[in-house]
Parts: sequence; C-alpha cells; structure tokens
Amino acid sequence: MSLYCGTACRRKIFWCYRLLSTYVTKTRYLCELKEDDDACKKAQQTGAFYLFHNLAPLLQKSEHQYLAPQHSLLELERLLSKFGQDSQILEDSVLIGCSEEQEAWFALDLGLNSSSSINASLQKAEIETALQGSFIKLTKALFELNVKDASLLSTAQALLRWHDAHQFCSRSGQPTKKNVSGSKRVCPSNNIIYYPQVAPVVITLVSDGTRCLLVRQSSFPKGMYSALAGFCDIGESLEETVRREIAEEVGLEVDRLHYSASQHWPFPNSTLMIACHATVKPGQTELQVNLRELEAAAWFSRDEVATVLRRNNPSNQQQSGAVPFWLPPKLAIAHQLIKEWVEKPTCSPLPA
Ligand SMILES: NC(=O)C1=CN([C@@H]2O[C@H](COP(=O)(O)OP(=O)(O)OC[C@H]3O[C@@H](n4cnc5c(N)ncnc54)[C@H](O)[C@@H]3O)[C@@H](O)[C@H]2O)C=CC1
Ligand SMILES: [Mg+2]
Repeated sequence: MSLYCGTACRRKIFWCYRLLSTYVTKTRYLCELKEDDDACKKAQQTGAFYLFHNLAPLLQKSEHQYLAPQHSLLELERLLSKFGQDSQILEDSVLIGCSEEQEAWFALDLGLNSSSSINASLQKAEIETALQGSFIKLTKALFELNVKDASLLSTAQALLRWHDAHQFCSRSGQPTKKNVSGSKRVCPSNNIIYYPQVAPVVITLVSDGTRCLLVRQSSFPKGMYSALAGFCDIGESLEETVRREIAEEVGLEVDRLHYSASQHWPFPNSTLMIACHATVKPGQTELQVNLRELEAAAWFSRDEVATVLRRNNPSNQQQSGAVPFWLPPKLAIAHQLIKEWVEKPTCSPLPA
C-alpha cells in the first residue's frame, strides 16, 4: 500500500496507529506492574478485584448469563473488617490485566489458606450474602460468561491455583514469597525464582481429505466427540507431539500439518491448547484405537459434521433423535477447528 493514497487511507493509518498505541501503552503498563512491587501496590489502590473462594469465581446471574462483579480495594477492606479479618489476605491477590484506561485488575481467593493468610479463609455463605453473588465452579459457569470475563477468570483461576500449589521451594523446602503482582515466587533462602507454569497441549483435527477424525475419552460428557489432543513431552517440537499423539492414540501417520490457532484452556488444570489441522498419508486410514486413552474414534463425513455443528446442543439432539453425537461448545478451540475444516479443508506438507 502506498503511503500517499489520499485522505481516507491516511485516516485509516491514523486509526491503526491509535489502536496500536493504546495496546502498546497498556501492555507496557502491565509489564511495569508485574515487575515493580511499589507500582503494583499503587495500582491496587485504584484497581478492581475479582473474588474467588476455593478457586470458584464470585458471579451474579443476569438473565441467560453470569456477570463477574468487580470490587474496589476500599470495598474489600470494609468486607474483611466486617468479618473480623485483617487486610493481610490482600497480599495474596494476583494481577490479571488492566483496562484501556489503565485500571489494573486483580484476583483474590478468600477461601484458600495460603502462607500470608493462614487460618484467614472466610466462610463462603457469609460472603455470598454480603456481596449478593455466588461462588460458582468455572466448569459450570464458563460457557455462560461473555468472552472477556471467561478469559479473565480462566487466567485468574490458573494463577491462583499455581500460587496455592507452589508455597514451598522444591530445593530448600522453605516457604516461597510471592511478588506483589503474582508474576513469580522467590525462595528467600537461595533466591530461586519460580514462574507460573504453562502446559502446552496440541489438539489436532485429522482428515483423510474427505472425512475428519473425531474421538471420545470416557471422561467427556455423554455423546461428545472432539479433535485428538495430547500434552507435549519435554524436548518435543509441536510437530513431533502431533505425530506421536496421532500414532499413539489411533495408530495413524501424519502427512501434512497446518497450524490454526491457540487458546488458554482452564480444565482440568490450565493448559495452552495449540490447534492444528493434519492429513494422514493417502490410503492409510485404518484406525487402531488405543483403548487405554480413548473410548472411541471414528471418521465422519463433512455433511455429518456440518449437520451436527448446525444444531450443536445436546438437548436439541436428544429431542430429534436423529444425530448420534455432539461437538464441543463454541468457546472451545476444538469447535473452531472443526468449523474451519467444514468451511475450508486445506493443509500444507509436514516439515521434515
Ligand atoms: N479446549 C478444547 O477444545 C479441548 C481441550 N482438551 C484438553 O486437552 C488436554 C489434554 O488432552 P488429553 O487427551 O487428556 O492428553 P493426553 O493424550 O496427553 O493424555 C493425558 C495423559 O498425559 C499424561 N500427561 C503428560 N503431561 C501431562 C501434564 N502436564 N498434565 C497432565 N497430564 C499429563 C498423563 O498421564 C495424562 O493421563 C486435557 O486437559 C483436555 O481438557 C481436550 C479436547 C478439547
Ligand atoms: Mg489424548
């Protein structure tokens, strides 16, 4: 595109610059808060807090969806004093994001007994009454939250869980200390720094050119089929994980591979899902299902999958009785992969 292409184009460039500028400013502010304890403490004064109890977020029901209420530091201090607690528990809060206006967002769990709040966990029912909400498990609420809250609460839960599970140094056995933002923990006796862990998982929709492979684990909800997933082993590239998982679980060899997108997935313990499309070698489509890992695996035609996608609600399908299976909900990256394949089935060769 030429830089001298008239007023409309200049306006477009100006708006692009403005958008990028807001994003960069926000990102750098968050980066500062992560590392600078004093700046982060200051941001808590004007920030907003999302509350949890034993990793279940505080939510309010509004018509067909859940809303995640925010609380100011002052409101939290009043709440803690009402229940006879000191404000030390606030030290357990973790930074999870900020608004475009640089209002920092934090998450705090009032039900976990961590090092800075021993014996300070608050009674769930009492807080629910005081805050006019309910602590609801994320497994139940995730699909009834808007996209922004779903993402924020998933991040918050993952970070709170990680801190709860990493209270002690694995080398010295001494208690570790969280920095103010919660971006790391440090062992004061040997200065080892612990960072929140991310577990990468590859999820692949395998196709033979005309059909796609869908699988079921016994832990899936009844009737649900999904794409094939597996954790990356240490030392593996993503391509190697895809190749190994497909060989292990259904006994096939991958010919072509194409990256699609990625997603943070909170269940059961927070993973980074990396989504790919793959095709198998021509003429090699016979499945040898590993029954220790999967309950079932089968090829499905594009028409079958398109039909299920159109009415992807388990209760609809039970009523009609016509469709024998259903697919993961829209928010799950497996859904996006399957939709992409139905709309545009292509793949590039797998690198050697
Ligand atoms: N968002 C989405 O659309 C979907 C997400 N998933 C997620 O993908 C994840 C992995 O899928 P699976 O087929 O179960 O993986 P998998 O095929 O690697 O099998 C799980 C086994 O891998 C081992 N493992 C290795 N590293 C592990 C780690 N860091 N954490 C836990 N187990 C580890 C364990 O023995 C475990 O039993 C699951 O957590 C599942 O929730 C699965 C399908 C769809
Ligand atoms: Mg698997």
